[in-house]
Amino acid sequence: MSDAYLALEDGRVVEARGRVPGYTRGELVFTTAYTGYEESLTDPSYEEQVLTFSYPLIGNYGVRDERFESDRVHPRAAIAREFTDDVATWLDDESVPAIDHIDTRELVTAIREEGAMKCGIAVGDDVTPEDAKEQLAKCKGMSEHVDIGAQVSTAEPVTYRAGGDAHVALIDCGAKGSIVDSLLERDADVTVLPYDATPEDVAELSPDLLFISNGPGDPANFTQAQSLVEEFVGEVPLAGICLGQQVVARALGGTTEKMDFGHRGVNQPVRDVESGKVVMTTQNHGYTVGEPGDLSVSQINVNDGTAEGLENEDLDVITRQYHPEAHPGPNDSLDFFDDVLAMTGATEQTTVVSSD
Ligand SMILES: NC(=O)CC[C@H](N)C(=O)O
Repeated sequence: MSDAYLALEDGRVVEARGRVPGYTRGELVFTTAYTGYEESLTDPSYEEQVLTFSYPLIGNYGVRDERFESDRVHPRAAIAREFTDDVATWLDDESVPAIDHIDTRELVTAIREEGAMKCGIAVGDDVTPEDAKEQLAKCKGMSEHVDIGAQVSTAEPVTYRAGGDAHVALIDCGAKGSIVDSLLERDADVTVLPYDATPEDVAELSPDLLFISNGPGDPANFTQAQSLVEEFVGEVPLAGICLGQQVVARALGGTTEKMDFGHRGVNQPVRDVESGKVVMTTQNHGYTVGEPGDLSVSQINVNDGTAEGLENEDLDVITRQYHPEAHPGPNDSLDFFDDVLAMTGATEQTTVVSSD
């Protein structure tokens, strides 16, 4: 245990208990997820962010690597009311600063009222509030991380074979492992390609589906993925999740905008426009689609009306702003993967009720 200070963009410096030492900075966000800390902390979409858990006790069922969504922890730091020793040890092994014994209700209220903000963190035996402020001064805004894709993407293509009829080219903008698993479980072969794959790289695979993954930062910075959508739309069916939806929308004449504090949690209600059915979804995003361009909005967020699903039947495009692959969160929208693979024309996919 050591001293810890958190300096906020609004000028406040908050004292905390240090659990893992270090100096860092990032965009301060919160998740309301009450389970799934192993999955959230390994979700590449949290790159360059500092993740605050609003649920007060994080770590009460241990840390198991089979739950990880990638091979490392992505937030630059983690904040909770109380971390168990298991989680603190894991974060220490990963050299990710962590602080607790802090009023997370007050922190979450500040983020809700003032928006996601820059912060600086200093944790160690002799750290001072000035150390945290120094980190804050060096903190970049999310959009300034122009090459954030390089920090999270595979460097080389990797193919996973399930032996089915469909072959998916998944553009890895920071993909969660559960997206690959959800496709493999439905007998699709998956080739994971780097975030900056060229049209030639994709064409070489002759894929049955081009899938743009989730990922961190501002979708405007994923220009190469956007060009792929522009290149292949109408020729190859297209799907996208989270950042993938944003990139697809931008490529098809739509716009994206930064939200005040975003959606991060496992109980965001989403209504399907046609059926009226509402499902609970997992979310983790700070940007949203404004104008949908050539797409129509098929699903909306019940709380704030933002676009949760986009489609264009003629062009064979379906996207989701939330995470149908769950992990963490509910499995209620796994049928997204059946709908997506149905676009490939491959033999009927088996419906998988749960991926556990
Ligand atoms: N999970 C994601 O793909 C997040 C998308 C994007 N980085 C956002 O914050 O909106």
